[in-house]
Amino acid sequence: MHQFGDYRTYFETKHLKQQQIDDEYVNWDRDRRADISGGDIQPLKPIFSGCVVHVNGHTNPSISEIHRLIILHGGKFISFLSSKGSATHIICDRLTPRKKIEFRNYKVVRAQWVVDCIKKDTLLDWTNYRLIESVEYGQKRLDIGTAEISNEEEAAAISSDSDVENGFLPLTQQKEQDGETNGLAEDDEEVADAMRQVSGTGEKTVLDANHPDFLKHFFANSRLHHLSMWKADLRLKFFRRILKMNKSAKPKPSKRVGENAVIMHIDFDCFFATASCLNHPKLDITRDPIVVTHGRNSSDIASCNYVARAFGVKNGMWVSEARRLCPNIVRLDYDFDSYEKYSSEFYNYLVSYDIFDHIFPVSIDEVLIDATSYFESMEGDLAANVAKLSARIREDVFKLTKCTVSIGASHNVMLAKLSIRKAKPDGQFFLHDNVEQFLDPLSVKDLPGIGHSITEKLAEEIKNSSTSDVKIRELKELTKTRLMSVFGEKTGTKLFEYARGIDNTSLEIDTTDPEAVLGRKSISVDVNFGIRFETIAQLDNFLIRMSKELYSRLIALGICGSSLTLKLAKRAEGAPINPPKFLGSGRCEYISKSSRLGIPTNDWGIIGSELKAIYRMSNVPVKELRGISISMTKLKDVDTIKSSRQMQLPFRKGRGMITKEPTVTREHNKTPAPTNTLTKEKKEGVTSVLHEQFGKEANVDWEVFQALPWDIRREIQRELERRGLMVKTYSPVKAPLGTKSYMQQLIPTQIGSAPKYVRVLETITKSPTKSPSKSPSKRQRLSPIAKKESIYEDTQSYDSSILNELPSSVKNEVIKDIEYKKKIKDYDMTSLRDRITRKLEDSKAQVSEVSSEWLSAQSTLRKLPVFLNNKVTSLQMQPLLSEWVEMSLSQKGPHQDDIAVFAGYLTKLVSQNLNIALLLLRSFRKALAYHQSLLDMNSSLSEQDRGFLMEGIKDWNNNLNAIFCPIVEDYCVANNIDIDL
Ligand SMILES: Nc1ccn([C@H]2C[C@H](O)[C@@H](COP(=O)(O)OP(=O)(O)OP(=O)(O)O)O2)c(=O)n1
Ligand SMILES: [Mg+2]
Ligand SMILES: [Mg+2]
Repeated sequence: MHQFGDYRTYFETKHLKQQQIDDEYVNWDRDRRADISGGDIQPLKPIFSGCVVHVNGHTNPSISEIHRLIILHGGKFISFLSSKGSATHIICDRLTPRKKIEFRNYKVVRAQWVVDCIKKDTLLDWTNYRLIESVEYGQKRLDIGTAEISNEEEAAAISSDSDVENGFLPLTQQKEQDGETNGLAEDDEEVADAMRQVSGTGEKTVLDANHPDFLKHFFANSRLHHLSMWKADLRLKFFRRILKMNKSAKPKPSKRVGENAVIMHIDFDCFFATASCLNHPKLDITRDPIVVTHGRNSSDIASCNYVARAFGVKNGMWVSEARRLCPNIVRLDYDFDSYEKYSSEFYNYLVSYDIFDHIFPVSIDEVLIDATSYFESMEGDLAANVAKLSARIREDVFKLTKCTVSIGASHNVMLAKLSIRKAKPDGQFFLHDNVEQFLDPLSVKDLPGIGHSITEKLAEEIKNSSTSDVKIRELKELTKTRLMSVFGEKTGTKLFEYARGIDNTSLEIDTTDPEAVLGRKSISVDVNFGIRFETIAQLDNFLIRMSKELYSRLIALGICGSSLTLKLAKRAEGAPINPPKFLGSGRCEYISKSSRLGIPTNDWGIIGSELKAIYRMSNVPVKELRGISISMTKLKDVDTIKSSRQMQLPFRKGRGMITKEPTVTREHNKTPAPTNTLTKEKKEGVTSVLHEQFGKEANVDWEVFQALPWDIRREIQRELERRGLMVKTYSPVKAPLGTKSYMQQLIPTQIGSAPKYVRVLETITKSPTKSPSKSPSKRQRLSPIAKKESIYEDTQSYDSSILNELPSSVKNEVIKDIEYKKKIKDYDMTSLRDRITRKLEDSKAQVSEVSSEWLSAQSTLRKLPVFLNNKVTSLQMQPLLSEWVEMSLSQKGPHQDDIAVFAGYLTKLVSQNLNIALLLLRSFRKALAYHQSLLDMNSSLSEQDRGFLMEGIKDWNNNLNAIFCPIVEDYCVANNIDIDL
């Protein structure tokens, strides 16, 4: 058993050894450069002097390259963080929740910092490259909380980024804009009504957030939830159809503006009211005053028909107010199924009407259409043609749905949106000449997207009063410069242009951008009712349930996100503990905090852990919570992520297989293509380059291929097939009986750092620049300075024929380099390593068994398979735990997905069976101690190898202490249980 003291001594010795190796390398490098330049060298500037650098995770450049750069420029490199403060900087490109907690007191900086410092030959301010934002480094934890709490403004900003853009405001937000501040609450009363359950005693009880079924009921009854889910859903379905259509159809003309353009805005008249009314044959939408609401009095009206509007009733008004204005008003219920049905029929009709340049779905009941080409191709009077098509569409939609739509048409989106107001209800209007006369008498607030705050500011600007209405005629008197100075560049320009009837909004959609496709920047789960917690464990449970809800929405939409925001509504100071609306949110303050996850995910385990971590920084007592909203931003399409991940494979080292095309073009210009030109293409559009390459033959030297051991050949063949590169001349490679795997003899320095076939593929890939007269580019590729590869990396990728062509001085230099690398690389193959390798291979097979629920975007070979199998009992888990630890050591510790899965598992387990949870944690400790002693006893391990494996153990210990133990501890604290972990 190893005490902590030993561990520490171990690290100290380790650091010293590392230091010696590094010093040796620096000296060697100096000598080498002196040799080349004939003795006269400029010493490298010690820009990193005083910096002690540690690298965590995959970085670009790689860890070993950073290591080299740092030590050559006067800094120190440490492989382990033995104690706090042992490193001055942590270089890290991806911040996982775990790392965020672990490194919160460090200067965590992106790898690019190192590169840029060297480029500029000076120590640049690290804060411009920081990864953990807005944390006061070096401060105590308490301060972090206050530093990160933002104000209500930020909270409002979050809620506004989803729906507002398309003019589809949830009613609550509309009211807030109208100056009615009712906080986060939406339809408290309605939801509460619906969630009142009859308990066994015959009494009505309301489900609160602690009930396991709370979310299910809450969302089943929330109108806003339906609306927002729906909108996302419909758009997605619709966009996917458009995408399909676009693939087969002729290219669509891009952006149309100006006189010739014809944009049509089509919108259902009082959509919900009309659709709901169709379920009631006795009612007539053109005769009876009708509203659609959820509750009775204090519910707002989702839609009212035009008969009701004649009495002064409006969408968004309270039912009680509507009843006062129109005592005979008829209240109807929502009928989401019908709405969805009519809406899809409407969309399908438009899509199948294959004449439009662009169709842009705005909301469930409206679209914008660019019909420019269609009208351009028509003979005769434009106005008559527009009128004809409009009438036709209205007639067809009515036949299909029995609902009326109105159509406004004009030369741009803004004018089309204004025109439809003239058309409603059940009409059409084409605004094409006399635009100025049309616009001048309108109020600025009539302009689409111009809200109260802008009009008020404008009134102050023009009339020095905040109440009077400003007409567009008056707006035109303000110069563009003045508008821009008052409203900022974007809004100022927009106002200036709108006043003159100009709008350059395009209806073209980037179908590969999920934000454009979804029409929103975030996917969120908001709960503003029933939030009452006593303990942190209850809240944790609820956060996990919310994460699962978010997860299911993300899955349904096929997207992932890499930024997470937790918004908390906290009972405002002085507000009653129980607001008038039972279990409502009452008057609240808002606190919101975002966190970057580093990579896109939809995994609820990761989301849940992150939310818990964010909450713990918020300083809001659980008892004060009245509303919780979680949202995911920086959205990405799962399919796009998957394909780009696969496609990036050949580019790992800028020496991929796809080198033919660029070379060909270059030859034309008589310039040899440097092998790393791919890096540029990677940035500019890997996907398209790769698409072109699919189906072509792989650029593989088949002679070398044939000489390879069978298992490598098989793997390469599979990989080529997977990439769609033809290998049909070769029958599938099979294992000869009784043959030992070559992989057991050849193991890359860092197992798991890159798929081994990538390495081997690179070795056998023909070099495109074999011409003998181009030695400078060869040198560039071979020299360890110019080459962006590490000193520890494989030497096999050198092509010996190129080596032989080099002038002897350069050749010697290269050979020296290779030998040095070999010296560092050569180590004994130990039995432990062998076992780990085999485990790694086995784990590949098991990955396919992992339930798809867990397959988040970043899932790799390193998925933890065993814990997901329900058949495994907790006691059987102990040896499996040990195995998991062992398996993950070769990857420097557990994969973050696995941690999230295990954390989720532990959270569940802890409330079901605390003893087993404790047993598991203790088994973890034992397993770690066991593996550490194995490492210590194994004298045949090379220092580098040992260091590598020790880093894995370290990572495990960190996870145990920072994530797993707190889950159990929190539960115990919340439940007053005394434990000793
Ligand atoms: N904040 C909102 C906005 C809209 N809706 C629903 C009810 C509407 O019937 C439907 C369409 O919204 P519209 O703004 O198009 O309103 P209507 O179709 O009801 O009326 P109009 O004839 O003015 O388009 O969406 C809602 O419930 N809450
Ligand atoms: Mg409508
Ligand atoms: Mg509408």
